[in-house]
Amino acid sequence: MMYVSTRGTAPKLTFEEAMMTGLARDGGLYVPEEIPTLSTDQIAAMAGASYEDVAFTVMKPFIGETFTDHEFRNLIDTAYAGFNHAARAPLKQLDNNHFLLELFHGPTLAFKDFAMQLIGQMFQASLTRSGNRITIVGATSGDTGSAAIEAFRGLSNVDVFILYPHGRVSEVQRRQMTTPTESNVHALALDGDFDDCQAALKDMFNDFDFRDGVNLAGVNSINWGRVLAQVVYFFTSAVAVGAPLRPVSFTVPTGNFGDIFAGYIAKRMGLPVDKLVIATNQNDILHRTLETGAQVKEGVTPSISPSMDIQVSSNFERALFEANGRDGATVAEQMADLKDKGAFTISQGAIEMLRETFASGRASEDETFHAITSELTRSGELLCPHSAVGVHVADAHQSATPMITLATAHPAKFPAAVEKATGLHPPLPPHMADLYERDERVTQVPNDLAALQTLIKERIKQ
Ligand SMILES: Cc1ncc(COP(=O)(O)O)c(C=O)c1O
Ligand SMILES: N[C@@H](CCOP(=O)(O)O)C(=O)O
Repeated sequence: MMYVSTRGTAPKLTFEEAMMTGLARDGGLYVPEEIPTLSTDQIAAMAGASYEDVAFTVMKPFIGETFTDHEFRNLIDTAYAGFNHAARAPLKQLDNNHFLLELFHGPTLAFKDFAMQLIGQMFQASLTRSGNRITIVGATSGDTGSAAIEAFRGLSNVDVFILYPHGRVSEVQRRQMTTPTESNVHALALDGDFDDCQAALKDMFNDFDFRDGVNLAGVNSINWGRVLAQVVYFFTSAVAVGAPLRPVSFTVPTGNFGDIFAGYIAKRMGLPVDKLVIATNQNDILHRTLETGAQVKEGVTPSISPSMDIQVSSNFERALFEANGRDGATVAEQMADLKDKGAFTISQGAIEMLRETFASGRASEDETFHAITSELTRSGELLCPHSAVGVHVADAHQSATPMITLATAHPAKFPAAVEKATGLHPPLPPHMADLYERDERVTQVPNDLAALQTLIKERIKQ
């Protein structure tokens, strides 16, 4: 299995090379040259299997010769051993035909742990073989950063720098990133929004002297390995409500489009998915894109679901690549227009293809608060604001097909919003109970590429 860039001109890579490379050298994102499919019998056999069994079946066709079956199975088992729920991704019934997929039972209480814990294992196995040392730089609106730090803290052959938007993540998210004491962890509070953090990260990848000089690696969903690991729970949950015998729809709280793109891959692999519903907060660029056929960037407005405060949605590029018939030149033009003019248009054929697969909706701040309050009454489930955006949008897309909404974070990561909506203060789990007493260590940085690169180079010399 080889991987190709969405912009068409970077070299083809193996799974391991694509995983360790991050952004393609033409600025694009790596995707598999072909998307493997699973048979109906293989999907049916997932009923009653463990999460780890399903993970192996789903991911194995993508990894080529990178790991033997035995190695890969061990990496999967180790990755999920620290999860706080035997099912890893349990499914709760909210009402008759609406289910909630709880993805927050990992160590940092967000869905990012599913991929990041596995990527941590795969990176370590690869680095042990090669003897290389790498510098990970990650951009986060709150959850990727803490999950990455958790997966890579204390490793002697990895430095991990996390750029987060100063003042725009929740206090719990910030403390998760600023309180680890390991010297290979560097939390950087950038003077800007998440889009600025992600743009700086991509600029670092596109500066080949810097990239090669520090041996830059990426653990954002730029990295195909991140998307791949997230495909698994679409299978486990769909099978639990009747797939492959009956179709299922998903609503996915969306920002950088990685999670919902994983759902799209599951569909292409043969999972009977009816609709994939994009749920956005007031930063609704993706909802507007689907409605109008043009992507027009506006400023980011801070919300109570801060992890989705994103306008430049990185993985939408992967969807565009598919919608444009895998024409990398068109994608490269559209991405250049987005960067230079703040907008691009999608052809009629491509937007029709996107609308066949995806639906969309948005939740205002009031609707998000209301969803938290009313879900507590309806099912007793305490939602985080991101999951509440999902539930609000899903309720408007109900049909005879079962709907699964992804609950992407634990409510205890966003106690202020949850308490305002319900009067309840969700407690942190025992392993994080003293989070507020731990000392913080963070460097405030300007939104200036050269200054960031200098800081990173100096830190890794120490
Ligand atoms: C809690 C939470 N929900 C939803 C999202 C959106 O996910 P994606 O960026 O994959 O669309 C994020 C950020 O990625 C998140 O942290
Ligand atoms: N919401 C994310 C933003 C980064 O997304 P990623 O999936 O590309 O890592 C976050 O919480 O950091």
